Amino acid sequence: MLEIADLAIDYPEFSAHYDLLVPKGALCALIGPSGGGKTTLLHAVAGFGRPPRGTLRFEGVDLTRLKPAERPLSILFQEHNLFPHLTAAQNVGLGLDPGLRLAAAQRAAVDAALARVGLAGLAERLPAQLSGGQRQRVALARALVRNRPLILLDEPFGGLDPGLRLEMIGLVDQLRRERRLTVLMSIHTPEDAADVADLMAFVAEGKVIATDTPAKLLAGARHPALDRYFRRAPLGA
Ligand SMILES: Nc1ncnc2c1ncn2[C@@H]1O[C@H](COP(=O)(O)OP(=O)(O)OP(=O)(O)O)[C@@H](O)[C@H]1O
Repeated sequence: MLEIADLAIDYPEFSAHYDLLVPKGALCALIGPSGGGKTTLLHAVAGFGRPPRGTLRFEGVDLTRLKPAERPLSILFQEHNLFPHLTAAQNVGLGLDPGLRLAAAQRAAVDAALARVGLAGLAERLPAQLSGGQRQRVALARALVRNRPLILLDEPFGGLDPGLRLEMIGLVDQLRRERRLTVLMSIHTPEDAADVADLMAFVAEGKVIATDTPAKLLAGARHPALDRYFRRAPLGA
C-alpha cells in the first residue's frame, strides 16, 4: 500500500495537501488540469523538491526518512530519462551500477529487460537513434532492472501518437501485473488509462479531489473542478 495522508507541501505561490491510498500492485492514474499538482505529488513521493509534512509510507516504510536514491521506487519522466552519450544497454545498465562495471549476470539482466520491452537488437543504439517510444521503452527497461516495487510515471507517453500511447500504457500494465508493481502515473488523456487503471485520482488545486474506479470517476463523480476539467455543465445548470 502507498499511503499518502495529510501530506502538505508549501511553495510561495502554491500549496498542496494530498490524501491518497494506492493498494499494492494497483495502477493509479492521476488526472486533472495543468498546474493542479500532479507532478508536485509525484515529486514528493520520489523525494524531490521541498520536503512535505505528513504521512508518506510505502509498505509500512516511512519514505520521508529515506533519501531519494534509497526510496523503493523508480521514476520516469516525459523525456530526458536517458543519457544521450550512452547506448540503450548502457542506459539500462545504469539501473544496476552507476559505474557501469557490470558482471556477466547483470549484462544478461540488461539484455533480458531490453528484450522484455521489445528492444532486443537495439541495445547498441544511442538515444538519438531511437524513436520517442523506443526511448521510453529503454527507460522502462532501466526501471525493470532496478527491480523497485513502486513505479512513478510523470506523463510518460505524452509525446507519442495515440496508438503508441495506448501500446505503452498496455506494456506498463503487463509489467506491473507480472511483477506486482504499484504504479502511480500522471496522464493528460484520462481515457487512455480507463481500461488499465484500478484507480483514477483527480488532482486539482493541490488536492486529490476525487478517487474512484476510472468508470465511476469519468462518468459519475461531480465536483465543480471536475466539471470544468471535462467541460460538463455543472449540476443544477
Ligand atoms: N519547485 C517549485 N517551486 C515553486 N513552485 C512550484 C515548484 N514546483 C511546482 N510548483 C508550482 O506548483 C503548481 C503545480 O504544478 P505541477 O507541475 O505539480 O502541476 P501538474 O498537475 O503536474 O501540471 P501539468 O499537468 O501541467 O504537468 C504550479 O503552480 C507550479 O508552478
